[in-house]
Amino acid sequence: MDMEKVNSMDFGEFVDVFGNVVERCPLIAAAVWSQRPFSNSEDLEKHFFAFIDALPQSGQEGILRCHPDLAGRELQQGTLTAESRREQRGAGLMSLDAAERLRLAELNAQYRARFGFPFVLAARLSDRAAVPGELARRLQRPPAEELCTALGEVKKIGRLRLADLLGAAGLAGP
Ligand SMILES: NC(=O)NC1=NC(=O)NC1=O
Repeated sequence: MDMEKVNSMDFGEFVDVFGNVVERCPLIAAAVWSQRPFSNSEDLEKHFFAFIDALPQSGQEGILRCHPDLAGRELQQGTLTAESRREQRGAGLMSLDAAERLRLAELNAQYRARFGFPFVLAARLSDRAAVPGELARRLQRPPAEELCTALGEVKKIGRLRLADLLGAAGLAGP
């Protein structure tokens, strides 16, 4: 992994490239930049995750609240970030019928009412058939456990986005 280029980025470049590794949380990339140089992609990823883990619960819940619902209003309105649009489209969430969309909207509303943050799932590791069942299952979980599970999904999304960025931007080594 050609981390030399990553380690040579100034603050602005780094946040431009990595600012949406965690959905709509460029602050995390801004903080991680100061941890350079990174020895490899795993080291870079570790610093993103360590920042999330070190946050107080209010901050961790804040990260979750920055995520657009799956197949929600933002998808309908076309205001998703490029990454999120790709992920949701890849999971087939752009081709739901009205009944599927309504079902997800109801489950998302129940989930948000119970936990105070949106249901977050790494859409690239799931698909339209699995999402409602997974949402219904996690809806029953204890709040403390569900916070950990949701943050785990944020990390899965971040890991996949980092892999895209390091691979696509010609930063991938042999
Ligand atoms: N609420 C969510 O889970 N949102 C998302 N998951 C993804 O993988 N991309 C999203 O936008």
